Amino acid sequence: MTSECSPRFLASDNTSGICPEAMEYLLEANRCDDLAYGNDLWTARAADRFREMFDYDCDVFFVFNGTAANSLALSAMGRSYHSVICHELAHIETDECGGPEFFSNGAKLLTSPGANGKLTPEGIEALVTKRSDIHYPKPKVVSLTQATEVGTLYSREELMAIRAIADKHDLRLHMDGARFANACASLNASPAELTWQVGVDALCFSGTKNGLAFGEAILFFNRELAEDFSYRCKQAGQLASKMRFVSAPWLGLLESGAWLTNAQHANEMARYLSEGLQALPGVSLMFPTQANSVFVELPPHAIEALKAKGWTFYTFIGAGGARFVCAWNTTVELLDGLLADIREVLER
Ligand SMILES: Cc1ncc(COP(=O)(O)O)c(C=O)c1O
Ligand SMILES: C[C@H](O)[C@H](N)C(=O)O
Repeated sequence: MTSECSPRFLASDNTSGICPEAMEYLLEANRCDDLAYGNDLWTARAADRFREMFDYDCDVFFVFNGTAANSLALSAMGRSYHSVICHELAHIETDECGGPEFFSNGAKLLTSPGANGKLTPEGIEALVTKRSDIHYPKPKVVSLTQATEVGTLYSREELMAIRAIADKHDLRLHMDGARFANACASLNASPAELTWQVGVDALCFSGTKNGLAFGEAILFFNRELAEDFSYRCKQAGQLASKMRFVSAPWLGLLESGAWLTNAQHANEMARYLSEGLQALPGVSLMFPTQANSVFVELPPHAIEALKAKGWTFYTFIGAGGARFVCAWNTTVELLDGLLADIREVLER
């Protein structure tokens, strides 16, 4: 059964398909049987490749999706009576349906404001020093998202300043790397420069948004936090019996370099869209376009008209507005069609 593709998906990089490099490795992993539950050779190779890529002997785990990755990683970084400091727009706060709190058996998220979706050292310290009594859930983890939920980036300097505050207050540092590849691409920084070298203890690295069907890698640079973590995954239903079908596509991304080129392309498409939108009368960006998503305010009639034309995009992310997300397979033709339709509906 083949149906015509609806070419108008810009709601999320989650709507893209599997990139060729990942598909090639998936099919290769399907050629022969292999051991289950992560004991296969593909999983071992993928984990080693991550250690080579990050230039660090980190622990590596694979789970199905980002909510599981964040929730389980955070549950390993603090105890139920602790709190996790995150930005008020953080995905773990807004879009994980209480997963982090559930899997940590009650750790509380303490949210902090910050321009452009980013935590600040001052905002973190304000929450840490707000109270010290026994009734306050003791801050133990800082969770930041790189690239952020509103498509902005933390510089290395900003990450190091957050690490300094974390050191001052004995806090651990979690990075939601749903779009980590986009951050590396945009900042022209190595994975090491944006993680362990700036004191990140654990990274949740999304493959789903980078060209996989599913599959997130959890990297523990602070290996003490990874003790018994595989049991957490199993208990949460996140230990894939046919793990090779998660890890082999990941290996395809890493060995081919597509993890980076996919992100570079997505970022380039977002820049193209961003420039095109800013050229339209009365259209302004809500946030600087630094990764693969573009946020603009559009009048309600325009949003309705665009959706009636078949365009899909979210209006509930971050501080509202319309979010357009570019992926590894986004094309200029698609974006030109969107820009033409936006121009047309705005002129109505
Ligand atoms: C910033 C961020 N973190 C985490 C996730 C969680 O991913 P999932 O939807 O796979 O649970 C997403 C979803 O796309 C996301 O945008
Ligand atoms: C919004 C949804 O949760 C998903 N994280 C996305 O960015 O598309």
